[in-house]
Amino acid sequence: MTPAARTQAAIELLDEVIAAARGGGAAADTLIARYFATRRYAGSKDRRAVRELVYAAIRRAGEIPASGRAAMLAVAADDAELAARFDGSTHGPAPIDPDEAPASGGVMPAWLAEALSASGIAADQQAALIDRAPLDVRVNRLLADPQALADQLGGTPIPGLPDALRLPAGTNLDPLAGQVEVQDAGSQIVSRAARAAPGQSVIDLCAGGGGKTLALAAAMANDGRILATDIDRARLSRLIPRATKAGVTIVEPRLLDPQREDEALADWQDTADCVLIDAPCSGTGTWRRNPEARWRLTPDRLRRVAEQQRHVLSVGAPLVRPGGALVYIVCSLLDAEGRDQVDAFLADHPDWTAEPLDLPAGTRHGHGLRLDPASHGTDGFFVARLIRPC
Ligand SMILES: C[S@@+](CC[C@H](N)C(=O)[O-])C[C@H]1O[C@@H](n2cnc3c(N)ncnc32)[C@H](O)[C@@H]1O
Repeated sequence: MTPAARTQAAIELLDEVIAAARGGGAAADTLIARYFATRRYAGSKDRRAVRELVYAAIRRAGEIPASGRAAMLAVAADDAELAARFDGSTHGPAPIDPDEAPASGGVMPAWLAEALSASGIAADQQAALIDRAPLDVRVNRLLADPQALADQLGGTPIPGLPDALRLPAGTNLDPLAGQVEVQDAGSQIVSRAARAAPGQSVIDLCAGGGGKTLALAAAMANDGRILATDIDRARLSRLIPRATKAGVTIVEPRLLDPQREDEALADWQDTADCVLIDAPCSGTGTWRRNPEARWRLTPDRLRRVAEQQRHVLSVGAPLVRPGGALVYIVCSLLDAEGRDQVDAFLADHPDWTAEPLDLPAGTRHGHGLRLDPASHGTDGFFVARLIRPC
C-alpha cells in the first residue's frame, strides 16, 4: 500500500471506531483485526502503519471526533509529511480543503477531566492515561524461568515483581504460549493484594478470561483451590484452555446467573481464605491500551458500573471465611468506583476492617492504594484489602 492508501485506510477505520463508540460496538483492536481479515493485500508493515495512524488519531482527540477524516486531519496539522499524503491519488484521501476543520484535540471529555480532578488525579496524571503502554508479561514459573526468558527476549525486570518482564514493543510471544501471560505490571501488583499462598481456597469472583486467576494460581504454586466465576459465558470459556496451556490444574470455573449468584455459590459461603473481586468498571486506568474507551464513557454508564460494583461486593462478602480477606480491585481512578465503594462497604459492614497494603508500588488513597501511569509506570488501579472479623 502507498503511504496515501495507508492514510485512507486509517480514515475508514476511524469512521468505524467512531460509529462503534457512538453505538456501543466493538473495540478498536477488534475493528482493526476485522478490517484486515478481508484485505489480504495488506502486508504486516501496512497493518502496523495503519494501526499506528489510527491510534495516533484516537489519542489526539479528547472528545469523539466528527469523522475519521477530521481525526486524521488533526494529526496531519502537526505533521507535514502526513498532510502531503492527502493528495487525491487513486487510493489516497482527497486533498485538504483550506476550510476543513480538523477534530479538536484534548485528553478527554471535560466531565471526565473534572471527575478525575475531583478524585485527586492531576492534569499531568490525566495526560499520561493516554500514553502508549509498554509490553509487560508475567512469566509462568510453572513452565519457565524468568531470568532465562529475560536473557532470551531482551526483557528488563520490573522492581518488586520477580516474575514480571517488560519486553521490547512488538516481541512475538506466539512461541511462548503458556510460558508468559501478557499482563500489565499494575495488574500483577494488585493481584498480590490477595496474598494467595499454596493450599488456600480462593474465589476469583469476576474472573473473566482468567488473567488474575492465573496469577493467583502461580502464587499458590498450583496447590489449593480456585473457584473462578463470571456471568459472561464467552469470557469464562477462555479460562480453562489458558489454564491448561499454563499447566494450572487447581481452577474450577463456574458460570453465574446475574442476580442469582448467591444460589450458585451457596457451597462456598463462609469458606474462602480470599475472595478477589476484580470488579467491572469504567476502565479509566486502561486507556493506554483502549484510548477510545474515553469516548464511550457517559455519566449514566458510570452510574451503572458503580451499581454493578456495589452488587458484586454484596455477592462476595458472605463467601469470605471469618478472618479471611475480600480484595476489591478496579482498573479505574475515579473515586466513585474505588475509594467511595470501599468507604460505603465499610459503613455497611462496620465490623470489617481495611488492612494496610504493602505492595511493590502504589500511593495510599482512602482505605486502599492507587497506581497510575504517571506515578508508577503502570495502568491505573485502585485496590483495597478488607478483613472479615473472626
Ligand atoms: C474487569 S473484568 C475482569 C477481568 C479479569 N479478572 C482478568 O484479570 O482478566 C470484570 C468482569 O466482571 C464480570 N462480572 C460482572 N458482573 C458480575 C457478577 N455479578 N458476578 C460475576 N462476575 C461479574 C464481567 O463479566 C467481567 O468479566
